[in-house]
Amino acid sequence: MGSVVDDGKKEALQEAHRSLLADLNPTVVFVLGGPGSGKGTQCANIVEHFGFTHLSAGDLLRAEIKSGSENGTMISDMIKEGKIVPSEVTIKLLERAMLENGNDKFLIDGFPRNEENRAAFEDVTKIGPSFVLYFDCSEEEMERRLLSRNQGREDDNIETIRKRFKVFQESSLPVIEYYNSKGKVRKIDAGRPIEEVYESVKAIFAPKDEKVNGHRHTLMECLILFWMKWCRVIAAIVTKISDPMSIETSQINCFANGDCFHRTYSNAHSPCFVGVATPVTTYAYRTTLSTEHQY
Ligand SMILES: Nc1ncnc2c1ncn2[C@@H]1O[C@H](COP(=O)(O)OP(=O)(O)OP(=O)(O)O)[C@@H](O)[C@H]1O
Ligand SMILES: O=c1ccn([C@@H]2O[C@H](COP(=O)(O)O)[C@@H](O)[C@H]2O)c(=O)[nH]1
Repeated sequence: MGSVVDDGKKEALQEAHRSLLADLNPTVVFVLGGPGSGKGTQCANIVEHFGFTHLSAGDLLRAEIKSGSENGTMISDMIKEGKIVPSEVTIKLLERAMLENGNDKFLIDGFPRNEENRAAFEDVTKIGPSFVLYFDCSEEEMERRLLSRNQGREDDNIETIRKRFKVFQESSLPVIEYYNSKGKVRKIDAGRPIEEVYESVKAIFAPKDEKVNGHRHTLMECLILFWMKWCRVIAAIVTKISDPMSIETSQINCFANGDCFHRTYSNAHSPCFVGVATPVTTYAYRTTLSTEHQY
């Protein structure tokens, strides 16, 4: 046990860390879902393609046990029983990991696991998640995956797995419901093969700027084509005035049905677009992502 002075120093240091983290104001995405739903697997993909740092609360707790920390035995006992480690312990590990890492974009996997975790994290760190990625998977499928995971985890046995499912249902789902009421949950059907699940995940993380720029770029191309058509028509009219027999009908048709303009736009944005009628053509714009992403 430390002296009062040591405890005072530790608290001051902790406060300094918190203030640094608050200044960093990182982007945080909570990755939630039942045990074995594939959170860790998909986080690895997101890290590779979207520059996030993956922090698994479970991994941090397991590392804490290995480090010989004074909390090691308590954490180990909780994990064996599938119980939730006190918020204070997990939050300190998460804060430390965020500060040590230096990135400003984090996937926090497997936390918050209950309402108390959630409230304490937001209260202490002043950080709220940008959104919650929720992997929805049947217990049957999760059980199958956990029993064949083969990573030597002490809690991947049928008895503890059942306890973990119960804790997820009773304590973790309310957290997802809380964030859903705030419109922050992006739900993924995680019962599919890994690659298919990642396709849905990718659609959520694809930078919005890229999509917007993509639209602008295509629109720009269309406008250029549009004006090129106009130039051709004007040239055709001028030609017709000076020499009435020389005009080719294709010069007019190509412009009149707005073929290129329409084709460029709708090819780039099908299948999900709305059409806006204009005098010359149809102008298409892609709208929202699939409804799968609504909770
Ligand atoms: N979509 C999938 N289809 C089949 N197997 C999968 C899929 N996703 C992950 N797995 C496998 O299932 C096991 C559990 O996956 P993973 O460790 O990613 O789950 P998790 O949600 O992080 O679990 P935990 O919460 O227990 O840490 C792993 O062996 C992984 O390879
Ligand atoms: O925030 C957390 C995260 C995890 N735990 C405990 O660890 C095990 C394993 O977690 P995984 O996410 O499956 O790696 C979990 O069952 C809890 O006992 C925790 O208490 N708090």
